[in-house]
Amino acid sequence: MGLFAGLDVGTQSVKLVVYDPEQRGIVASAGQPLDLAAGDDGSREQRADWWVDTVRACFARIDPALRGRIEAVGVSGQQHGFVPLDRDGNVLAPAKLWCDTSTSDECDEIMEAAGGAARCIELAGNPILAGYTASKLPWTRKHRSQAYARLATILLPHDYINYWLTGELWMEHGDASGTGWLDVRRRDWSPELLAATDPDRDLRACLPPLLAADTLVPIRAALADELGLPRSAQVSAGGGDNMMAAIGTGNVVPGVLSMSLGTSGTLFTYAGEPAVDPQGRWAAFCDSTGGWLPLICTMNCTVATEAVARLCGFSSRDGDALLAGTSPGADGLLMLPFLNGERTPDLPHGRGNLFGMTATNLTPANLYRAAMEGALYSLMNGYEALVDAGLRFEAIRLTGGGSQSAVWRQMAADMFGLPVDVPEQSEGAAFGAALQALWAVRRAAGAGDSDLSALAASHVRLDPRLAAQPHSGATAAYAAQYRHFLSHLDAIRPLYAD
Ligand SMILES: Nc1ncnc2c1ncn2[C@@H]1O[C@H](COP(=O)(O)OP(=O)(O)O)[C@@H](O)[C@H]1O
Ligand SMILES: O=C(CO)[C@@H](O)[C@H](O)COP(=O)(O)O
Repeated sequence: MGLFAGLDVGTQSVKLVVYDPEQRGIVASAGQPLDLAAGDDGSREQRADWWVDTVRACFARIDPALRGRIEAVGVSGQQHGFVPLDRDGNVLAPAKLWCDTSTSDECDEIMEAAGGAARCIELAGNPILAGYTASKLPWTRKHRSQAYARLATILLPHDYINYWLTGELWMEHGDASGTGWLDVRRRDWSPELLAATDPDRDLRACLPPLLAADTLVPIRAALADELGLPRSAQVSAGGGDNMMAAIGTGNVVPGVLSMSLGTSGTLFTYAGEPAVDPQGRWAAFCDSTGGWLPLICTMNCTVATEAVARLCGFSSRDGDALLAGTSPGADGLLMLPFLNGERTPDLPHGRGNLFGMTATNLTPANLYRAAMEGALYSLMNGYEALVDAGLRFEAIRLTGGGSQSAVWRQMAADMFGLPVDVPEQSEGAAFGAALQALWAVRRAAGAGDSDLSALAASHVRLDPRLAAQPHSGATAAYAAQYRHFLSHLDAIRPLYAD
Protein backbone atom coordinates (compact mmCIF):
# COMPACT_ATOMS: atom_id res chain seq x y z
CA MET A 1 0.00 0.00 0.00
CA GLY A 2 1.14 3.55 -0.69
CA LEU A 3 1.45 6.57 1.56
CA PHE A 4 -1.18 9.19 2.36
CA ALA A 5 -0.44 12.88 2.81
CA GLY A 6 -2.44 15.20 5.03
CA LEU A 7 -2.07 18.98 4.74
CA ASP A 8 -3.44 21.43 7.26
CA VAL A 9 -3.50 25.09 6.29
CA GLY A 10 -3.90 26.50 9.82
CA THR A 11 -3.91 30.11 10.91
CA GLN A 12 -0.31 30.21 12.10
CA SER A 13 1.27 27.59 9.89
CA VAL A 14 0.90 24.90 7.26
CA LYS A 15 1.52 21.36 8.46
CA LEU A 16 2.13 18.33 6.28
CA VAL A 17 2.20 14.74 7.48
CA VAL A 18 2.91 11.63 5.42
CA TYR A 19 1.22 8.54 6.84
CA ASP A 20 2.07 4.90 6.23
CA PRO A 21 -1.11 2.91 6.95
CA GLU A 22 0.73 -0.41 6.96
CA GLN A 23 3.26 0.69 9.56
CA ARG A 24 0.55 2.72 11.33
CA GLY A 25 2.97 5.60 11.58
CA ILE A 26 3.73 9.12 10.37
CA VAL A 27 6.87 8.61 8.28
CA ALA A 28 7.58 12.28 7.58
CA SER A 29 6.25 15.68 8.50
CA ALA A 30 6.99 19.33 7.83
CA GLY A 31 5.65 22.63 9.11
CA GLN A 32 6.15 26.19 7.95
CA PRO A 33 4.79 29.43 9.51
CA LEU A 34 2.29 31.73 7.81
CA ASP A 35 2.05 35.52 8.04
CA LEU A 36 -1.13 37.23 9.13
CA ALA A 37 -2.14 40.78 8.19
CA ALA A 38 -4.00 42.32 11.15
CA GLY A 39 -5.80 45.66 11.20
CA ASP A 40 -7.10 47.81 14.07
CA ASP A 41 -10.61 47.43 12.69
CA GLY A 42 -10.49 43.71 13.56
CA SER A 43 -9.53 42.60 10.03
CA ARG A 44 -7.43 39.44 9.79
CA GLU A 45 -6.29 38.48 6.31
CA GLN A 46 -3.97 36.15 4.45
CA ARG A 47 -3.16 35.90 0.77
CA ALA A 48 -3.99 32.65 -0.98
CA ASP A 49 -0.55 32.63 -2.64
CA TRP A 50 1.05 32.57 0.85
CA TRP A 51 -0.77 29.29 1.47
CA VAL A 52 0.34 27.84 -1.87
CA ASP A 53 3.99 28.90 -1.41
CA THR A 54 4.00 27.42 2.09
CA VAL A 55 2.44 24.16 0.93
CA ARG A 56 5.13 23.93 -1.77
CA ALA A 57 7.82 24.56 0.86
CA CYS A 58 6.44 21.80 3.07
CA PHE A 59 6.44 19.22 0.25
CA ALA A 60 9.99 20.26 -0.65
CA ARG A 61 11.12 19.26 2.85
CA ILE A 62 9.86 15.67 2.48
CA ASP A 63 12.28 12.97 1.23
CA PRO A 64 11.66 12.60 -2.56
CA ALA A 65 11.53 8.79 -2.20
CA LEU A 66 8.55 9.16 0.16
CA ARG A 67 6.88 11.80 -2.01
CA GLY A 68 7.07 9.37 -4.92
CA ARG A 69 4.96 6.83 -2.97
CA ILE A 70 2.08 9.16 -2.08
CA GLU A 71 -1.19 7.65 -3.29
CA ALA A 72 -3.57 10.38 -2.16
CA VAL A 73 -3.58 13.78 -0.46
CA GLY A 74 -6.22 15.16 1.90
CA VAL A 75 -6.47 18.88 2.66
CA SER A 76 -7.62 20.46 5.90
CA GLY A 77 -7.95 24.22 6.29
CA GLN A 78 -8.86 26.91 8.76
CA GLN A 79 -12.61 27.33 8.36
CA HIS A 80 -14.68 30.27 7.06
CA GLY A 81 -12.03 32.22 5.08
CA PHE A 82 -13.45 34.03 2.02
CA VAL A 83 -11.45 33.37 -1.15
CA PRO A 84 -12.97 35.31 -4.08
CA LEU A 85 -12.06 34.19 -7.62
CA ASP A 86 -12.75 35.72 -11.02
CA ARG A 87 -14.08 33.65 -13.90
CA ASP A 88 -10.54 32.57 -14.86
CA GLY A 89 -9.81 31.28 -11.37
CA ASN A 90 -7.61 34.22 -10.33
CA VAL A 91 -7.79 35.33 -6.69
CA LEU A 92 -9.37 38.80 -6.51
CA ALA A 93 -8.40 39.91 -2.98
CA PRO A 94 -6.76 38.74 0.24
CA ALA A 95 -8.83 36.18 2.13
CA LYS A 96 -10.70 37.51 5.13
CA LEU A 97 -10.29 34.84 7.79
CA TRP A 98 -12.35 33.09 10.48
CA CYS A 99 -10.90 35.46 13.11
CA ASP A 100 -11.76 38.67 11.20
CA THR A 101 -14.27 40.67 13.25
CA SER A 102 -14.39 43.71 10.93
CA THR A 103 -17.63 42.47 9.33
CA SER A 104 -19.85 42.33 12.41
CA ASP A 105 -22.15 45.09 11.04
CA GLU A 106 -22.68 42.97 7.94
CA CYS A 107 -23.59 39.98 10.15
CA ASP A 108 -26.35 42.10 11.70
CA GLU A 109 -27.52 43.29 8.29
CA ILE A 110 -27.82 39.76 6.93
CA MET A 111 -29.66 38.52 10.00
CA GLU A 112 -32.03 41.48 9.87
CA ALA A 113 -32.75 40.83 6.18
CA ALA A 114 -33.40 37.16 6.93
CA GLY A 115 -35.80 37.95 9.80
CA GLY A 116 -33.50 37.79 12.83
CA ALA A 117 -31.12 35.30 14.43
CA ALA A 118 -33.84 32.82 15.40
CA ARG A 119 -35.16 32.82 11.82
CA CYS A 120 -31.64 32.14 10.49
CA ILE A 121 -31.46 29.13 12.79
CA GLU A 122 -34.84 27.93 11.52
CA LEU A 123 -33.77 28.41 7.92
CA ALA A 124 -30.24 27.04 7.98
CA GLY A 125 -29.33 25.87 11.51
CA ASN A 126 -27.02 28.75 12.46
CA PRO A 127 -27.11 32.49 13.13
CA ILE A 128 -24.66 34.56 11.06
CA LEU A 129 -21.82 35.17 13.49
CA ALA A 130 -18.66 37.23 13.13
CA GLY A 131 -16.06 35.10 11.40
CA TYR A 132 -18.46 33.02 9.30
CA THR A 133 -17.99 33.51 5.56
CA ALA A 134 -21.37 35.09 4.77
CA SER A 135 -20.72 38.59 6.13
CA LYS A 136 -17.46 38.89 4.19
CA LEU A 137 -19.42 39.09 0.94
CA PRO A 138 -21.37 42.32 1.68
CA TRP A 139 -18.19 43.73 3.25
CA THR A 140 -16.41 43.06 -0.06
CA ARG A 141 -19.28 44.71 -1.95
CA LYS A 142 -18.83 47.85 0.19
CA HIS A 143 -15.05 48.00 0.51
CA ARG A 144 -13.63 46.12 -2.51
CA SER A 145 -16.12 47.00 -5.20
CA GLN A 146 -13.82 45.95 -8.06
CA ALA A 147 -13.35 42.49 -6.60
CA TYR A 148 -17.09 42.24 -6.02
CA ALA A 149 -17.83 43.24 -9.61
CA ARG A 150 -15.52 40.51 -10.98
CA LEU A 151 -16.52 37.84 -8.47
CA ALA A 152 -17.36 34.53 -10.17
CA THR A 153 -16.56 31.89 -7.51
CA ILE A 154 -16.37 31.76 -3.73
CA LEU A 155 -14.06 29.21 -2.13
CA LEU A 156 -12.92 28.44 1.42
CA PRO A 157 -9.20 28.05 2.22
CA HIS A 158 -9.08 24.26 1.86
CA ASP A 159 -11.23 24.43 -1.30
CA TYR A 160 -8.68 26.80 -2.79
CA ILE A 161 -5.80 24.40 -2.09
CA ASN A 162 -7.88 21.59 -3.63
CA TYR A 163 -8.43 23.82 -6.68
CA TRP A 164 -4.71 24.51 -6.94
CA LEU A 165 -3.92 20.79 -6.64
CA THR A 166 -6.53 19.55 -9.13
CA GLY A 167 -7.79 22.44 -11.26
CA GLU A 168 -11.33 21.50 -10.13
CA LEU A 169 -13.73 23.71 -8.19
CA TRP A 170 -15.78 22.06 -5.45
CA MET A 171 -16.87 22.33 -1.86
CA GLU A 172 -17.87 19.64 0.64
CA HIS A 173 -20.56 19.87 3.31
CA GLY A 174 -18.36 20.21 6.42
CA ASP A 175 -16.49 23.37 5.58
CA ALA A 176 -19.43 24.67 3.50
CA SER A 177 -21.59 24.70 6.62
CA GLY A 178 -19.23 27.29 8.10
CA THR A 179 -20.24 29.78 5.41
CA GLY A 180 -23.57 30.34 7.18
CA TRP A 181 -25.34 29.79 3.83
CA LEU A 182 -25.74 26.01 4.04
CA ASP A 183 -28.98 24.64 5.43
CA VAL A 184 -27.33 21.97 7.54
CA ARG A 185 -30.55 19.96 7.88
CA ARG A 186 -31.02 19.54 4.10
CA ARG A 187 -27.27 19.69 3.38
CA ASP A 188 -27.90 22.22 0.61
CA TRP A 189 -27.67 25.99 0.18
CA SER A 190 -30.38 28.07 1.81
CA PRO A 191 -31.94 30.31 -0.86
CA GLU A 192 -33.23 32.65 1.87
CA LEU A 193 -29.81 33.14 3.47
CA LEU A 194 -28.17 33.68 0.08
CA ALA A 195 -30.80 36.29 -0.84
CA ALA A 196 -30.46 37.97 2.58
CA THR A 197 -26.71 38.26 1.98
CA ASP A 198 -27.02 39.74 -1.49
CA PRO A 199 -30.45 40.62 -2.87
CA ASP A 200 -28.93 41.86 -6.15
CA ARG A 201 -27.29 38.74 -7.50
CA ASP A 202 -27.76 34.99 -7.45
CA LEU A 203 -24.96 33.93 -5.10
CA ARG A 204 -25.80 30.30 -5.83
CA ALA A 205 -23.99 30.80 -9.16
CA CYS A 206 -20.78 31.65 -7.25
CA LEU A 207 -20.81 28.44 -5.20
CA PRO A 208 -19.22 25.35 -6.73
CA PRO A 209 -20.85 21.91 -6.49
CA LEU A 210 -20.97 20.17 -3.11
CA LEU A 211 -19.22 16.81 -3.47
CA ALA A 212 -19.57 13.76 -1.22
CA ALA A 213 -17.03 13.23 1.57
CA ASP A 214 -15.51 10.16 -0.12
CA THR A 215 -14.84 11.88 -3.45
CA LEU A 216 -11.43 11.54 -5.11
CA VAL A 217 -10.17 13.90 -7.82
CA PRO A 218 -6.92 13.38 -9.78
CA ILE A 219 -4.05 15.77 -9.13
CA ARG A 220 -2.91 17.99 -12.04
CA ALA A 221 -0.14 16.14 -13.85
CA ALA A 222 2.10 19.21 -14.12
CA LEU A 223 1.77 19.93 -10.42
CA ALA A 224 2.40 16.30 -9.52
CA ASP A 225 5.67 16.53 -11.49
CA GLU A 226 6.60 19.78 -9.76
CA LEU A 227 5.87 18.48 -6.26
CA GLY A 228 7.48 15.11 -6.95
CA LEU A 229 4.24 13.18 -6.46
CA PRO A 230 3.09 10.33 -8.72
CA ARG A 231 0.86 11.49 -11.58
CA SER A 232 -1.65 8.89 -10.37
CA ALA A 233 -2.02 10.65 -6.98
CA GLN A 234 -5.55 11.71 -6.05
CA VAL A 235 -6.97 14.42 -3.82
CA SER A 236 -9.83 13.67 -1.40
CA ALA A 237 -12.70 16.05 -0.59
CA GLY A 238 -10.87 17.44 2.46
CA GLY A 239 -12.64 19.69 4.95
CA GLY A 240 -12.42 22.37 7.60
CA ASP A 241 -9.68 21.85 10.16
CA ASN A 242 -12.14 20.91 12.91
CA MET A 243 -13.87 18.40 10.62
CA MET A 244 -10.49 16.90 9.80
CA ALA A 245 -9.39 16.95 13.44
CA ALA A 246 -12.59 15.04 14.23
CA ILE A 247 -11.38 12.24 11.94
CA GLY A 248 -7.81 12.55 13.23
CA THR A 249 -8.93 12.14 16.84
CA GLY A 250 -11.29 9.24 16.07
CA ASN A 251 -14.37 11.43 16.60
CA VAL A 252 -16.51 9.79 13.91
CA VAL A 253 -19.02 8.06 16.22
CA PRO A 254 -21.29 9.64 18.87
CA GLY A 255 -19.99 10.04 22.42
CA VAL A 256 -16.45 11.29 21.75
CA LEU A 257 -15.54 14.88 22.68
CA SER A 258 -12.56 16.47 20.95
CA MET A 259 -10.85 19.66 22.07
CA SER A 260 -8.38 21.58 19.94
CA LEU A 261 -6.10 24.18 21.51
CA GLY A 262 -4.77 26.19 18.58
CA THR A 263 -5.14 29.83 17.57
CA SER A 264 -8.82 29.10 18.16
CA GLY A 265 -10.10 26.85 20.91
CA THR A 266 -12.66 24.31 19.77
CA LEU A 267 -14.79 21.55 21.23
CA PHE A 268 -16.77 19.23 18.98
CA THR A 269 -18.52 15.91 18.80
CA TYR A 270 -19.98 13.69 16.07
CA ALA A 271 -23.73 13.46 15.48
CA GLY A 272 -25.51 11.07 13.14
CA GLU A 273 -28.25 13.62 12.49
CA PRO A 274 -28.49 17.42 12.39
CA ALA A 275 -27.70 18.84 15.84
CA VAL A 276 -29.23 22.32 15.81
CA ASP A 277 -29.64 24.41 18.98
CA PRO A 278 -32.68 26.72 18.73
CA GLN A 279 -30.71 29.25 20.80
CA GLY A 280 -27.61 28.92 18.62
CA ARG A 281 -25.35 28.17 21.58
CA TRP A 282 -23.15 25.96 19.42
CA ALA A 283 -22.32 25.90 15.72
CA ALA A 284 -24.52 23.31 14.03
CA PHE A 285 -22.04 22.27 11.35
CA CYS A 286 -21.92 19.23 9.09
CA ASP A 287 -18.80 17.09 9.34
CA SER A 288 -16.65 15.86 6.45
CA THR A 289 -17.68 12.20 6.58
CA GLY A 290 -21.41 12.51 5.80
CA GLY A 291 -22.51 13.30 9.39
CA TRP A 292 -22.77 16.41 11.59
CA LEU A 293 -20.40 18.17 13.97
CA PRO A 294 -21.87 20.36 16.73
CA LEU A 295 -18.98 22.66 17.61
CA ILE A 296 -17.96 25.39 20.04
CA CYS A 297 -15.29 27.79 18.78
CA THR A 298 -13.55 30.56 20.66
CA MET A 299 -11.38 33.06 18.81
CA ASN A 300 -8.79 33.47 21.58
CA CYS A 301 -6.96 30.39 22.70
CA THR A 302 -3.24 30.46 21.96
CA VAL A 303 -3.88 34.06 20.88
CA ALA A 304 -4.00 34.86 24.61
CA THR A 305 -1.16 32.62 25.78
CA GLU A 306 1.11 33.83 22.97
CA ALA A 307 0.37 37.47 23.85
CA VAL A 308 1.33 36.92 27.50
CA ALA A 309 4.43 34.90 26.60
CA ARG A 310 5.52 37.65 24.19
CA LEU A 311 4.89 40.37 26.79
CA CYS A 312 6.87 38.52 29.44
CA GLY A 313 9.67 37.55 27.09
CA PHE A 314 9.50 33.77 27.01
CA SER A 315 8.42 31.14 24.47
CA SER A 316 5.12 29.36 25.05
CA ARG A 317 7.10 26.13 24.43
CA ASP A 318 8.82 26.86 27.78
CA GLY A 319 5.63 27.94 29.52
CA ASP A 320 5.13 24.72 31.50
CA ALA A 321 8.39 25.21 33.41
CA LEU A 322 7.35 28.72 34.41
CA LEU A 323 4.08 27.41 35.85
CA ALA A 324 5.74 25.05 38.32
CA GLY A 325 4.98 27.18 41.42
CA THR A 326 1.42 28.18 40.43
CA SER A 327 -1.89 26.58 41.36
CA PRO A 328 -5.43 26.26 39.92
CA GLY A 329 -7.18 29.62 40.03
CA ALA A 330 -3.90 31.56 39.45
CA ASP A 331 -3.99 32.94 42.97
CA GLY A 332 -7.18 34.86 42.15
CA LEU A 333 -6.00 36.36 38.86
CA LEU A 334 -8.69 35.95 36.20
CA MET A 335 -8.42 36.69 32.49
CA LEU A 336 -11.33 37.06 30.10
CA PRO A 337 -9.11 36.53 27.06
CA PHE A 338 -11.15 38.21 24.31
CA LEU A 339 -8.10 39.93 22.81
CA ASN A 340 -9.27 39.65 19.19
CA GLY A 341 -12.98 40.09 19.86
CA GLU A 342 -14.91 36.88 20.45
CA ARG A 343 -17.45 34.55 18.85
CA THR A 344 -18.16 32.38 21.94
CA PRO A 345 -19.41 34.34 23.85
CA ASP A 346 -20.70 36.50 20.99
CA LEU A 347 -18.66 39.68 21.59
CA PRO A 348 -17.09 40.60 18.23
CA HIS A 349 -16.06 44.00 19.65
CA GLY A 350 -14.84 42.47 22.92
CA ARG A 351 -11.38 43.01 24.40
CA GLY A 352 -9.34 41.15 27.00
CA ASN A 353 -9.97 41.90 30.67
CA LEU A 354 -7.93 41.08 33.76
CA PHE A 355 -9.55 40.84 37.17
CA GLY A 356 -8.53 40.07 40.73
CA MET A 357 -5.08 41.70 40.68
CA THR A 358 -3.36 42.15 44.03
CA ALA A 359 0.07 43.43 44.99
CA THR A 360 1.32 39.85 45.17
CA ASN A 361 -0.46 37.76 42.54
CA LEU A 362 0.49 39.80 39.46
CA THR A 363 3.42 37.68 38.31
CA PRO A 364 4.32 36.50 34.81
CA ALA A 365 3.56 32.92 35.86
CA ASN A 366 0.08 33.75 37.20
CA LEU A 367 -0.61 35.91 34.17
CA TYR A 368 0.31 33.07 31.83
CA ARG A 369 -1.74 30.62 33.85
CA ALA A 370 -4.70 33.04 33.81
CA ALA A 371 -4.50 33.15 29.99
CA MET A 372 -4.51 29.35 29.77
CA GLU A 373 -7.34 29.09 32.27
CA GLY A 374 -9.34 31.87 30.60
CA ALA A 375 -9.10 30.08 27.23
CA LEU A 376 -10.55 26.95 28.84
CA TYR A 377 -13.26 28.84 30.81
CA SER A 378 -14.55 30.17 27.48
CA LEU A 379 -14.76 26.61 26.17
CA MET A 380 -16.39 25.44 29.42
CA ASN A 381 -19.11 28.04 28.84
CA GLY A 382 -19.91 26.40 25.50
CA TYR A 383 -19.52 22.88 26.86
CA GLU A 384 -22.30 23.55 29.37
CA ALA A 385 -24.68 24.11 26.47
CA LEU A 386 -23.85 20.66 25.08
CA VAL A 387 -24.39 19.10 28.50
CA ASP A 388 -27.68 21.02 28.93
CA ALA A 389 -28.80 19.45 25.68
CA GLY A 390 -28.28 16.00 27.20
CA LEU A 391 -24.92 15.09 25.66
CA ARG A 392 -22.54 13.14 27.90
CA PHE A 393 -18.86 12.34 27.43
CA GLU A 394 -16.44 10.05 29.17
CA ALA A 395 -13.20 11.66 28.08
CA ILE A 396 -11.69 14.48 26.04
CA ARG A 397 -9.46 13.83 23.02
CA LEU A 398 -7.02 16.70 22.91
CA THR A 399 -5.24 18.02 19.82
CA GLY A 400 -3.80 21.30 18.46
CA GLY A 401 -0.51 22.90 19.43
CA GLY A 402 -1.58 23.46 23.05
CA SER A 403 -1.93 19.71 23.57
CA GLN A 404 1.86 19.63 23.76
CA SER A 405 1.70 21.36 27.14
CA ALA A 406 1.44 18.92 30.06
CA VAL A 407 0.03 21.69 32.26
CA TRP A 408 -2.75 22.47 29.78
CA ARG A 409 -3.58 18.76 29.46
CA GLN A 410 -3.91 18.45 33.24
CA MET A 411 -5.84 21.73 33.44
CA ALA A 412 -8.37 20.49 30.87
CA ALA A 413 -8.82 17.21 32.78
CA ASP A 414 -9.28 19.02 36.10
CA MET A 415 -11.52 21.79 34.84
CA PHE A 416 -13.88 19.55 32.84
CA GLY A 417 -13.65 16.70 35.36
CA LEU A 418 -12.91 14.28 32.53
CA PRO A 419 -9.87 12.17 31.62
CA VAL A 420 -7.84 13.67 28.77
CA ASP A 421 -6.46 11.43 26.03
CA VAL A 422 -3.98 12.59 23.44
CA PRO A 423 -3.53 10.77 20.12
CA GLU A 424 -0.02 9.73 19.14
CA GLN A 425 -0.52 11.70 15.94
CA SER A 426 -0.31 15.18 17.45
CA GLU A 427 -1.34 17.08 14.30
CA GLY A 428 -4.99 16.00 14.48
CA ALA A 429 -6.24 18.01 11.52
CA ALA A 430 -3.42 17.07 9.12
CA PHE A 431 -3.59 13.44 10.24
CA GLY A 432 -7.39 13.44 9.83
CA ALA A 433 -6.96 14.73 6.29
CA ALA A 434 -4.56 11.86 5.52
CA LEU A 435 -7.06 9.38 7.02
CA GLN A 436 -9.92 10.82 4.97
CA ALA A 437 -7.80 10.29 1.84
CA LEU A 438 -7.04 6.71 2.93
CA TRP A 439 -10.74 6.08 3.60
CA ALA A 440 -11.77 7.42 0.18
CA VAL A 441 -9.17 5.25 -1.56
CA ARG A 442 -10.23 2.12 0.40
CA ARG A 443 -13.88 2.80 -0.47
CA ALA A 444 -13.11 3.32 -4.14
CA ALA A 445 -11.28 -0.01 -4.08
CA GLY A 446 -14.28 -1.68 -2.37
CA ALA A 447 -11.91 -2.78 0.39
CA GLY A 448 -13.22 -4.56 3.48
CA ASP A 449 -11.84 -1.98 5.91
CA SER A 450 -13.58 0.95 4.24
CA ASP A 451 -15.91 1.72 7.18
CA LEU A 452 -14.67 5.02 8.62
CA SER A 453 -15.35 4.27 12.29
CA ALA A 454 -13.43 0.98 12.01
CA LEU A 455 -10.67 2.69 10.07
CA ALA A 456 -10.34 5.48 12.64
CA ALA A 457 -10.44 2.98 15.50
CA SER A 458 -7.54 1.05 14.04
CA HIS A 459 -5.41 4.02 12.95
CA VAL A 460 -5.94 6.66 15.69
CA ARG A 461 -3.79 5.53 18.60
CA LEU A 462 -3.76 7.21 21.99
CA ASP A 463 -0.44 7.93 23.69
CA PRO A 464 -0.79 6.74 27.31
CA ARG A 465 2.21 8.88 28.35
CA LEU A 466 0.27 12.03 27.56
CA ALA A 467 -3.01 11.09 29.26
CA ALA A 468 -4.23 13.09 32.29
CA GLN A 469 -6.73 12.15 35.01
CA PRO A 470 -8.89 14.74 36.80
CA HIS A 471 -8.12 15.55 40.45
CA SER A 472 -11.20 16.54 42.46
CA GLY A 473 -9.46 19.25 44.53
CA ALA A 474 -8.36 21.08 41.41
CA THR A 475 -11.79 20.60 39.81
CA ALA A 476 -13.35 22.43 42.77
CA ALA A 477 -10.82 25.28 42.57
CA TYR A 478 -11.50 25.77 38.86
CA ALA A 479 -15.26 25.59 39.42
CA ALA A 480 -15.01 28.47 41.92
CA GLN A 481 -12.93 30.58 39.53
CA TYR A 482 -15.28 29.70 36.65
CA ARG A 483 -18.19 31.21 38.62
CA HIS A 484 -16.18 34.45 38.79
CA PHE A 485 -15.55 34.17 35.05
CA LEU A 486 -19.31 34.04 34.42
CA SER A 487 -20.14 36.95 36.70
CA HIS A 488 -17.38 39.11 35.20
CA LEU A 489 -18.60 38.14 31.74
CA ASP A 490 -22.07 39.41 32.62
CA ALA A 491 -20.53 42.61 33.92
CA ILE A 492 -18.45 43.38 30.82
CA ARG A 493 -21.04 42.47 28.15
CA PRO A 494 -22.59 45.97 28.03
CA LEU A 495 -19.13 47.50 27.49
CA TYR A 496 -18.78 45.74 24.15
CA ALA A 497 -22.38 45.75 22.97
CA ASP A 498 -21.56 47.41 19.63
N1 LIG B 1 4.52 23.15 24.39
C1 LIG B 1 3.58 24.08 24.20
N2 LIG B 1 3.02 24.73 25.25
C2 LIG B 1 2.06 25.66 25.07
N3 LIG B 1 1.60 26.03 23.86
C3 LIG B 1 2.13 25.42 22.78
C4 LIG B 1 3.13 24.42 22.89
N4 LIG B 1 3.46 24.01 21.63
C5 LIG B 1 2.67 24.73 20.79
N5 LIG B 1 1.90 25.58 21.47
C6 LIG B 1 0.92 26.56 20.94
O1 LIG B 1 0.24 26.03 19.84
C7 LIG B 1 0.20 27.03 18.79
C8 LIG B 1 0.03 26.35 17.45
O2 LIG B 1 -1.13 25.59 17.48
P1 LIG B 1 -1.79 25.03 16.15
O3 LIG B 1 -2.88 24.10 16.56
O4 LIG B 1 -0.72 24.50 15.26
O5 LIG B 1 -2.37 26.38 15.53
P2 LIG B 1 -3.18 26.71 14.19
O6 LIG B 1 -3.73 25.41 13.64
O7 LIG B 1 -4.25 27.64 14.64
O8 LIG B 1 -2.22 27.36 13.24
C9 LIG B 1 1.50 27.77 18.98
O9 LIG B 1 1.45 29.06 18.43
C10 LIG B 1 1.64 27.82 20.49
O10 LIG B 1 0.93 28.94 20.99
O1 LIG C 1 -13.41 29.34 13.09
C1 LIG C 1 -13.11 28.24 13.52
C2 LIG C 1 -14.12 27.19 13.72
O2 LIG C 1 -15.43 27.62 13.56
C3 LIG C 1 -11.65 27.96 13.80
O3 LIG C 1 -11.49 26.79 14.54
C4 LIG C 1 -10.87 27.93 12.51
O4 LIG C 1 -11.21 26.77 11.80
C5 LIG C 1 -9.38 28.12 12.70
O5 LIG C 1 -8.76 27.07 13.35
P1 LIG C 1 -7.24 27.02 13.88
O6 LIG C 1 -6.38 27.69 12.89
O7 LIG C 1 -7.22 27.68 15.22
O8 LIG C 1 -6.95 25.54 14.00
